[in-house]
Amino acid sequence: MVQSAVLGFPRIGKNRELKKATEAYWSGKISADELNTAAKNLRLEHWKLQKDQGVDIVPSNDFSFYDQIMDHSFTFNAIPERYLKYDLTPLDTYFAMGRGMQRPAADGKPAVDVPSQEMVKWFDSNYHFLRPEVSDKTEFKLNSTKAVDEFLEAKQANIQTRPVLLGPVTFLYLAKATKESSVKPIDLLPKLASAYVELLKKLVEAGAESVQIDEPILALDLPKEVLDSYKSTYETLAQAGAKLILTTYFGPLKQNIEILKGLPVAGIHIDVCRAPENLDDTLSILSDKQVLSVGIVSGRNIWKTDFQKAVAVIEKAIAAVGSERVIVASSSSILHIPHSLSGEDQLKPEIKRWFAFAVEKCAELAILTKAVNEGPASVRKELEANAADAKARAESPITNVKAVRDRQAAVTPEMHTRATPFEKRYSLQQESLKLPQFPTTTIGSFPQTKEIRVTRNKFVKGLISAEEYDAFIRNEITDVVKFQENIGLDVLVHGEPERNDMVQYFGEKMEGFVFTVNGWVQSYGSRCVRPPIIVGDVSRPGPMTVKESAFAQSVTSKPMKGMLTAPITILRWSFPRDDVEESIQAQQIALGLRDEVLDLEKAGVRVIQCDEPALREGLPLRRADWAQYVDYAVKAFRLATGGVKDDTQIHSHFCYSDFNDIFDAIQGLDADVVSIENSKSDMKLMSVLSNYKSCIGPGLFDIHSPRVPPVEEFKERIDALIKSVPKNRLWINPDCGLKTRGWPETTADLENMIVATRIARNENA
Ligand SMILES: CN1c2c(nc(N)[nH]c2=O)NC[C@@H]1CNc1ccc(C(=O)N[C@@H](CCC(=O)N[C@@H](CCC(=O)N[C@@H](CCC(=O)O)C(=O)O)C(=O)O)C(=O)O)cc1
Ligand SMILES: N[C@@H](CCS)C(=O)O
Ligand SMILES: [Zn+2]
Repeated sequence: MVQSAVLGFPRIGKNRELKKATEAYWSGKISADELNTAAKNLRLEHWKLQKDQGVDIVPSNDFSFYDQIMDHSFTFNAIPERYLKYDLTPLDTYFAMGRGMQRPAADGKPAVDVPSQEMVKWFDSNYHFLRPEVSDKTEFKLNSTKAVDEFLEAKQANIQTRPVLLGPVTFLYLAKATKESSVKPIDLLPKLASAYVELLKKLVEAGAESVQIDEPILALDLPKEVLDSYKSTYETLAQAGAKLILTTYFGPLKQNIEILKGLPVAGIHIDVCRAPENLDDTLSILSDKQVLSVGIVSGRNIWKTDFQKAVAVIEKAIAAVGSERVIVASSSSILHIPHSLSGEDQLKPEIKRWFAFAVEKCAELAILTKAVNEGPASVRKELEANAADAKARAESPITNVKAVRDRQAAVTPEMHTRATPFEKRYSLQQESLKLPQFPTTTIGSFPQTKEIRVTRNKFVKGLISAEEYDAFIRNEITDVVKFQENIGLDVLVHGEPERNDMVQYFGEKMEGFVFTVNGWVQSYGSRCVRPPIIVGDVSRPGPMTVKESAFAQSVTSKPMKGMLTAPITILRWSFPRDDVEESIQAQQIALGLRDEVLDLEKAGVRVIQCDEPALREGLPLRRADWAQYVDYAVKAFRLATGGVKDDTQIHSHFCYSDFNDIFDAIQGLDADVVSIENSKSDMKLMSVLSNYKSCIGPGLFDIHSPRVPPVEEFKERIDALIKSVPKNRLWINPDCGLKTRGWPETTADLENMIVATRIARNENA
């Protein structure tokens, strides 16, 4: 019999229970015991939920208090020394690794001041993980039995689960060595593999029938030494006697398939949503005992699975290896999609029927499995409904809007190019803006306080009028502008108080998107987003940000920066359509933004920032596919911004530090000023900065952490930057927006940043 499997379930909870409990713990409102109880309840609820939908193999150890990758650092004792010197509890040590910790000495306990680990994007998704960190001193050993404990917890509730582990090769490939250490992470594989064996043995003893071991890097172009390491590593793991299902996802295995041949694992999981060719490739190397797990229900999007096509793929696998050796699975963990569609009653029924969220994806897996086990007649009603939904979507008028397509057809190459080269237009901008050396600015958002969120919530629920809400927002903007004037920033922002999210906000203003009320997806730690869904051709019916930016400019004589989210970021942080090329969707969004940029300019806004932080994560996982992506991504940005006058200054912003891969694309955007995350990356940007030909503001402090760097630390960073960036091109700013921070640390951070800038100006005048 074919079995169904989920590779990982969203852990945040239908109503973000996990977010609420962890944040309550951090603010001292609940105890560690209460937090653990909340987590335990959620785990149980999620296991039961998946079982109730009919899933055969449900995962355990997919739960995490902060990040599942950091859980592995903790489990295998890859805990940098800086977190161990404060005698914190294990739970607080763990949270300090995730979010840093800064607290004064109190009650006989010493002061704590430690930054978090580096946070990076999980492949091409909007999920962030904490990059594992190893050094010459790292001693891998079993520091936690979380995976075993959670397996037993489920077992006690009579639920047999399949524990999920991140594979050791992926763990070390994604790891970095601490600055002062000479170790090459991948060289530590033999030592790490021994610790894995210890854990696997414990799982077998506890009764685990199989273990899912994730090696997603197999969807990347990998160096030979990494590929070669699989054989010996998995031979070591085999000593534990666990039945391992080696799990790959997010793309085609291509030539990496070779290393899977003969690997001592009980089964292989492949993603056939992203890469249908994985099926034939894997069948060609599968041994006659190994199980094939076919990832046919997408863990990355919210579209209903096409049952007819899916059944055909599963039948092909069954024909090749027999039904006892086939598992029907989600393509990847379904962490990346919202919990459930129930309660999304504001969605028009004719559109809602196109979607499946996590709970509905579980039901899809059960239906598909029944279809192949018991025959299509056993699920005829479901198959017919699925076909009818797909037909209705294909025929919907919103998927092809003539006015939008006509405008796209009229786009010319000139629309992508500014009239004058950077050098010349930047001096015109300087004449008009009159900015000092090392201009200071922020990235856009200021703290989204409880008061802002609650007021917006009242407005959304109709408890206050649009006039009251507008007045509240104007007040917030005025306060933020005055704050920036007082503190001495040079280019101001309005603070984005009117925005629930930098992508959702724009989606709500454009045609072609729909929204959820509770479709939360975890982004990092306790932070979530509600990605809008692109259902049809996109257009901008009217101004989206002009009212707020023009108002903000009217209350100050300093330059006000208009703030937009750029096309690729809107596209990638939404759920895009799967029936139209992403390049077409990006161009539609770009045309809407172009109108917005020109309207901002008309309203007297002379500096306009278009944030493109998702540009890097959008890079296809395989280099061979990069050029085509970069071409349309860069064109979309240039189409959005290319129509402005010479003295209108275009900024862009990127919150990642892997500048190398994307350097040419960022240069190609032809922005006048870019800000880029830098503070947590050991200033690794340095080597490339000197080659950048426009202005650049490498981030000076980490906005994900409440920790405030002292003035000297800021000054050291500025001094280091001056060595790489020409002095007339360096801007001073944080890593990213300040929306997640509170006012006290925001004030202290910016004060210290500005004091350090003034010292640097005096020294470099
Ligand atoms: C820059 N980043 C972003 C990414 N993706 C996005 N789509 N947006 C981003 O900004 N990816 C990369 C990074 C990730 N960073 C972040 C940073 C911050 C958050 C975040 O703060 N998320 C918030 C939710 C934001 C939101 O939608 N706010 C709404 C709803 C607020 C709310 O919870 N309201 C309550 C009622 C009020 C209350 O009692 O507080 C409710 O609905 O129950 C709004 O402001 O209107 C978070 O809290 O997680 C995410 C990614
Ligand atoms: N303007 C946005 C960019 C975040 S990437 C902000 O400041 O929050
Ligand atoms: Zn950012």
